Amino acid sequence: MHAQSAPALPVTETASSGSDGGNDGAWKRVTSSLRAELGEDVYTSWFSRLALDGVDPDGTARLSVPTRFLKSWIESHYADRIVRFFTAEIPDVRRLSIGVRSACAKVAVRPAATIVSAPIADVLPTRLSVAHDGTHETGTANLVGSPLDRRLTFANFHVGRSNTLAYAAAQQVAKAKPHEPVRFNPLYVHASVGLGKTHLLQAVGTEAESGGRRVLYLTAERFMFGFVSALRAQTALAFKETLRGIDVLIIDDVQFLQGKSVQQEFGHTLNALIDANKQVVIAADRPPAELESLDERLRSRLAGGLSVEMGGLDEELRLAILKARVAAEEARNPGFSVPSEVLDYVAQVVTANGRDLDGAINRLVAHNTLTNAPVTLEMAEQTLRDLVRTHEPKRVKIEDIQRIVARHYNVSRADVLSSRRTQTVVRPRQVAMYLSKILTLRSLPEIGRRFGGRDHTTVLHAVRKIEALVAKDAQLAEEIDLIKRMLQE
Ligand SMILES: Nc1ncnc2c1ncn2[C@@H]1O[C@H](COP(=O)(O)OP(=O)(O)OP(=O)(O)O)[C@@H](O)[C@H]1O
Repeated sequence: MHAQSAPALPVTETASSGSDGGNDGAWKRVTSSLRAELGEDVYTSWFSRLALDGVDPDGTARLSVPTRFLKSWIESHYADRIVRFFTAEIPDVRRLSIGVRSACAKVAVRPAATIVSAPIADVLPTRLSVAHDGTHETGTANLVGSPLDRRLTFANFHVGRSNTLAYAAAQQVAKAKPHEPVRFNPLYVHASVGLGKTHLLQAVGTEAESGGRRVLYLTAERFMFGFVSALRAQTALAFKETLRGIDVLIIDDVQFLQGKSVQQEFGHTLNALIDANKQVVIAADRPPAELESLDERLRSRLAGGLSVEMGGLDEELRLAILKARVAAEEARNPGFSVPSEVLDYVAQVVTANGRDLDGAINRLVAHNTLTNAPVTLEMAEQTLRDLVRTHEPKRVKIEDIQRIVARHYNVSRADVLSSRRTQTVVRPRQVAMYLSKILTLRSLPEIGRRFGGRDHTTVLHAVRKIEALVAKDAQLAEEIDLIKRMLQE
């Protein structure tokens, strides 16, 4: 894919802390505009991991994302729009540069000012074609997996209440012997951004390889742009032969798999491997039932093994992760040390995810090494200000949404749940469905059930409809905003 819509979008590989203090307000408004124009689903799929790294004096806004796939997708589909929103906020911005945050930055904590790129010896490509004794198998040499990072292991994956089950299932799958029957197939792990899915999948890959199994680890990007075309170049027989060469297939971020034919290949691969008793491990940011771009059969195949969710990192878990990161950093940087009250403080206030914890340590290291200032509580408070969540958003219940929306539109809650289709109840019903999608974590099918047993496609239609109306009807947007605030108070 090429960037056609925006001028000069160089490919840059930067390690980023993902924050640009001076333009935070403008960036927030840019992302709100994107969200409003594109809708919550599209926004979450493509932009939730987009970060602003800075705005250069020549008018280049430097953004970053974690994968090349996201980079090329955003460049080719959304660059123009982002520039437009930026220019409305900061008139000097004329172009974008989207960088890929280095995988290495996830674990190796270095000063933020240092450009980090993964050392080749540390990030070994997993070649399906390489057998355990190092010889190359024929017929599969064209299938090259995404890299496995040997540093993301079970040993340094910290276990707490939110991920015990996923960890145990992942271990079981990874430690199985090459010809043992496969128990959980596929193993499907889902969690929101930065909660350790990639870490766990990488650990499965490394462990399974060290147990003598042949592993193919693919990001969704590699699946779409490498694996699928390699498969298409083969005959059906060669395809089967190829799959025979895999013991464990791991696919990360399947929510990004797009397109009918890619899905077909994905479905074939999944079926062929599962039927042949080969292990498949999948990660995504949502449960199988909510992978709206996949067809029904595929979703049910994905849900047919073991699907486990990893929840947020609790404070104990955050502290354990921080301690390990800091210990590694202290070993690397003899002058760097973090007092325990600072660790406790960071664990208490940086609550979002593992990536923010990495970012917090990066900043402390950068501040310490660049200014020689010791790490103190005060310094940490200053440096980490924007990573601190002041308050958790209130959890909103679907019943409350139905009640408040009904009251606002002067209809009854029973009307909202009924099958009546007059405009006076259709609009409040659609608004309530829309708010249920954006303010709760409920899936579309669940929302449908709670609105008088409706189908998930009805909910999706309502969400899209209201999104489209809100984008052009300022009065409705204001009305909905008001209801939202009432619900969140
Ligand atoms: N339980 C954990 N133990 C140790 N490190 C963790 C844990 N959970 C998350 N991390 C760390 O947090 C960072 C983000 O985790 P990771 O990249 O695996 O998240 P992810 O769920 O794959 O996110 P995304 O959805 O954005 O791909 C990594 O540095 C990872 O090592």
